[in-house]
Amino acid sequence: MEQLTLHPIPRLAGTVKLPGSKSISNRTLLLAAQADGPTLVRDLLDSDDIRRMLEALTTLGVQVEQQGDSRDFLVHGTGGAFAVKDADLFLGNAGTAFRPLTAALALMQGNYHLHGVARMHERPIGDLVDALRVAGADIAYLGNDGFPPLQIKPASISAGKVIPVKGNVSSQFLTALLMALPLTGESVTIEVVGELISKPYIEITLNLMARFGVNVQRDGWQRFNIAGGQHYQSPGEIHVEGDASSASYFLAAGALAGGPVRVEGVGRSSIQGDVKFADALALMGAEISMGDNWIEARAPQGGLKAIDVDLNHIPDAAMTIAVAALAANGTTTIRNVESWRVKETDRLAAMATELRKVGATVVETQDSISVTPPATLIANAEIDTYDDHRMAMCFSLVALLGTPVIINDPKCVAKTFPDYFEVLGKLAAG
Ligand SMILES: O=C(O)C1=C[C@@H](OP(=O)(O)O)[C@@H](O)[C@H](O)C1
Ligand SMILES: C=C(OP(=O)(O)O)C(=O)O
Repeated sequence: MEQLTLHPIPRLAGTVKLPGSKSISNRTLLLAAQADGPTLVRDLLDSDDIRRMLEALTTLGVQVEQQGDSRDFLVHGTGGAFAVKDADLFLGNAGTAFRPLTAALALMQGNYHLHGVARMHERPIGDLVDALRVAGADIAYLGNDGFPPLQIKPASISAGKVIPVKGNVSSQFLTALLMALPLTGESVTIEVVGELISKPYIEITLNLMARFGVNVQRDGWQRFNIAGGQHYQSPGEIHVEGDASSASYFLAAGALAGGPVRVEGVGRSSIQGDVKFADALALMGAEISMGDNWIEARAPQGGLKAIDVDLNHIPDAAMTIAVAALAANGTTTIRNVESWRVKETDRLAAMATELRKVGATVVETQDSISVTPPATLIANAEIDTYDDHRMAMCFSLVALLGTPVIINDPKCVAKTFPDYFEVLGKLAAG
């Protein structure tokens, strides 16, 4: 197994240009593929999750042309129907590819086999399949009930009714339905059953759908009405913002190791909920400033404060707070993050185990984690990353606390940020 030793980085300051947003990249590719006319997608993220979506769309007969060596891609819209009606799609561990493609393909009148890595086959999809079945979809589980792999078959779809979907396991199910159901051309209402988690991701979905010409009327977070007769239309060109979750590691770095660290590519005008990570960091005492397209963080005079917060709205960036908590003056508690248990790994268990390796006292409940830092961090802890990019990126912050740390299997960052450690290294070198 590959290991990366990170030496202490006592002071860090500088500017990072962020890679593109994963959530925006994969939504935009799928919407562009279903639109009338070509869309030039600019600054697409270059990472495993996006590659899975690009491969799937190409297999489905969508023409996608990279513009030279750039991250600009011309997607030739299909008007809503993919030409290929029989396909085997490997979707890795990309939730933003698997869930939306399941919904889109369930309406496509074809035979599609959707599968991923072993962990993807442990990540739930039953709530989405149940909702699609109400619309008439024919979807079979090939392994365990409620989980990928899936086999989709042609079916007579009638969306013109109320489609219920549970919202308490993943918001990606609602996102998938919202993006796919306009393809039926019928009026449809989606009703969220129970609590909806990760709400800001629905804002990203609605925002991008609107840019492609489909408007959704909503009543709070409970009912979403899509009027019939709407089609996705290319906006011509669309720019992918920087990734706000990726920004969290650098902003935390600024708050831990002096700063200022500035990230470019997200700011006040971002459509990503994870920009609210800056608020959580500010609550810990970090000095934050923000422009339309940048955010900057620096360490406070007297060190970081422990906080007790509900971070259901920023589940990905919340992990960064759990590690930043190692520098706080007491016990930090992160609440309402049960969804961590069904992501790339069981993130509550993984975070607790690895934080203890550096000496923290950790209390884990079904949906929360409390972290109390030790008087002195344990040097050279070997951090397991569980094939979870965020575990690797989060624990790099230990080096910013002046303590050497060893990251096992560092290449797992490829899911969303393949050159993360190079970018961090350059920033550290000044
Ligand atoms: O819709 C999206 O782009 C995402 C939604 C969130 O998932 P959940 O809704 O499952 O929390 C988030 O964790 C994931 O990384 C991306
Ligand atoms: C949960 C994540 O990914 P996915 O899109 O696969 O759900 C993540 O990137 O933290």
